[in-house]
Amino acid sequence: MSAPKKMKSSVVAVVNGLPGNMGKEIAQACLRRGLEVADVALTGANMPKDVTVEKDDGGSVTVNLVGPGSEAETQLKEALEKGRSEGKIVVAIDFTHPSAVNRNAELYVKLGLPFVMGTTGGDREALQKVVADNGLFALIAPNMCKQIVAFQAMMDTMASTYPGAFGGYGLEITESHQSGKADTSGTAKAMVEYLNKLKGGDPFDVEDIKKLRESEAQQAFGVPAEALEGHAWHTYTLKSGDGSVVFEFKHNVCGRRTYAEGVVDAVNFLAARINEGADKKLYDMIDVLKAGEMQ
Ligand SMILES: NC(=O)C1=CN([C@@H]2O[C@H](COP(=O)(O)OP(=O)(O)OC[C@H]3O[C@@H](n4cnc5c(N)ncnc54)[C@H](OP(=O)(O)O)[C@@H]3O)[C@@H](O)[C@H]2O)C=CC1
Ligand SMILES: O=C(O)C1=N[C@H](C(=O)O)C[C@H](O)C1
Repeated sequence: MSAPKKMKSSVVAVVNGLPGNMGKEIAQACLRRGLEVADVALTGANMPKDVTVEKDDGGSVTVNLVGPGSEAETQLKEALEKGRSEGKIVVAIDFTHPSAVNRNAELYVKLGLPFVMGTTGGDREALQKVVADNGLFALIAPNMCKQIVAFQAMMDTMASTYPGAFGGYGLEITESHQSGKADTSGTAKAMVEYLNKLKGGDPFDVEDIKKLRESEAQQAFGVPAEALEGHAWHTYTLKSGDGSVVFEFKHNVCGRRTYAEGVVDAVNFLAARINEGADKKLYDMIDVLKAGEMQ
């Protein structure tokens, strides 16, 4: 007789980074797709004491906001213990600020709180190491849009299968994001790794990624006026030494909903691994895509 199938536990998402742009989009996506949103979230300094997230089909959830400081650990611990005592899987979602990446990850590790980290920047090596050294269910990725994840997977495969295929080519990268974005695109930085393998020679330096943050330059790049407050446009250009051959890869996103859907896929993916008793480890979005668990 086969072992009885374990019931799927319900999932509580702690949406850190509320009431930021992604935080709001993600909290709504969680509610839309049947996840519970915890009544507490980490936020930045000088934020209101709470935020109300409207559900698409009416109703709302109010989330208490905890600024950086000693209360953060206590409040997260309480949310984790409460969820677990109710038999639920609690997962932290982090879409905060580059300056908070490492501190927040260390806190999740300390509490044994599984997490999905979409926040870019910070010390990425240290981020990976803290998870690897301590063993935790975690997923880190600079981009959660299914089609961009697939594009990254393709570039990864091309780079490792045909390294040097673009030998002698020059590389230019331009990315445009809303003016409030604090750092260089994490997606563009990830892409540099694959493109450097493809072109060989002197590596392209991420410092040379051209960032557009001013509306005039953004519109000249093609960004529609209505998307200036929320967009992510990327162009990667590979040009042969004599200029006779040009390859151009683009991914242009207006708005943020596509990432929020991917975040819910990532949370469900981690919850499924926890449910099935898999080894605690660090995943990325390519793992979710390969598992066929992106909607
Ligand atoms: N992986 C992906 O698919 C995507 C990743 N991102 C990344 O997500 C991050 C957030 O983006 P976005 O929502 O647009 O940014 P926003 O600035 O709109 O929101 C960030 C929120 O985090 C808060 N915050 C600041 N410091 C902390 C802290 N120490 N702890 C908790 N919260 C804090 C901010 O508060 P305050 O305003 O007070 O600083 C703000 O409310 C960025 O790194 C961005 O690149 C974005 C889209 C997709
Ligand atoms: O800040 C954003 O908006 C985005 N950030 C991510 C990045 O830095 O690559 C992903 C996407 O570009 C949107």
